[in-house]
Amino acid sequence: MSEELIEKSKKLAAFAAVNENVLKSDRIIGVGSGSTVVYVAERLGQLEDKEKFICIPTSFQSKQLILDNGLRLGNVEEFDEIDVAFDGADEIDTNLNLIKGGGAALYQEKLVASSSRKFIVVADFRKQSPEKLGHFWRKGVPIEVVPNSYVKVLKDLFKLGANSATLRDAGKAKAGPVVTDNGNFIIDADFGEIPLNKVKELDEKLIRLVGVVETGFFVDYAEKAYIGNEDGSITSLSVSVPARL
Ligand SMILES: O=C(CO)[C@H](O)[C@H](O)COP(=O)(O)O
Repeated sequence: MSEELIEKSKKLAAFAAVNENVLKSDRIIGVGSGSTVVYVAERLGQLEDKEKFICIPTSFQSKQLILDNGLRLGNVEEFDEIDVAFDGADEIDTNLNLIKGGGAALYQEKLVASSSRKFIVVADFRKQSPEKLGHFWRKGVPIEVVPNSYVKVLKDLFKLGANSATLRDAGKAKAGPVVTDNGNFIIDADFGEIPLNKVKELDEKLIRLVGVVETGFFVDYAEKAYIGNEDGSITSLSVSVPARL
């Protein structure tokens, strides 16, 4: 699978999502994080009337994307009613439930998604599960935790049935764990393939653990997903989700 093909499919999905979902009346736009959203920001930056938009970031990276594309930067404290938000995903199930947080930005991404009237997912073909979450994405569900809770939360996760749970390491760039934009840690917890009707239940158990700030499960957020395919086509999927605003 060539990198070029993957990039092409990300761009296809992102451009189509922006073209079809930014309405004339929209003013406040949420901008997600990751490598697919780079193309969302690029397309937003090409719009003739881009000065009218205020873009709400979901991470440091997303803030840079907004500025680099000549878009106006806002914040979610001032603009807590977002017309439409675009974001990537690590995996998408057939109900459009998502695993997110591969880039450690899940908390702010969820804050923006939950403040948005419409939440649109953009992804390449590798992210679409044939059915359940945990099919292709085997790294585990990212969970943001307060730093001094991580030992306790790791134990709790095994009690809840995790096959594995590990504190995400920063790798070569820094000795020690990944530190999120909020100063927290990330645990990746693998629960195997999660049946469609069990995602919400598991998410509710995780969020109740003391120390957990947010989980990377996005249940009932996305109403549309644009997936760029290998052959240059786009799959667009829709579901109805409860109104948030
Ligand atoms: O949740 C995320 C960051 O926390 C990203 O949206 C997710 O990891 C997808 O990223 P990419 O578009 O690079 O595949």
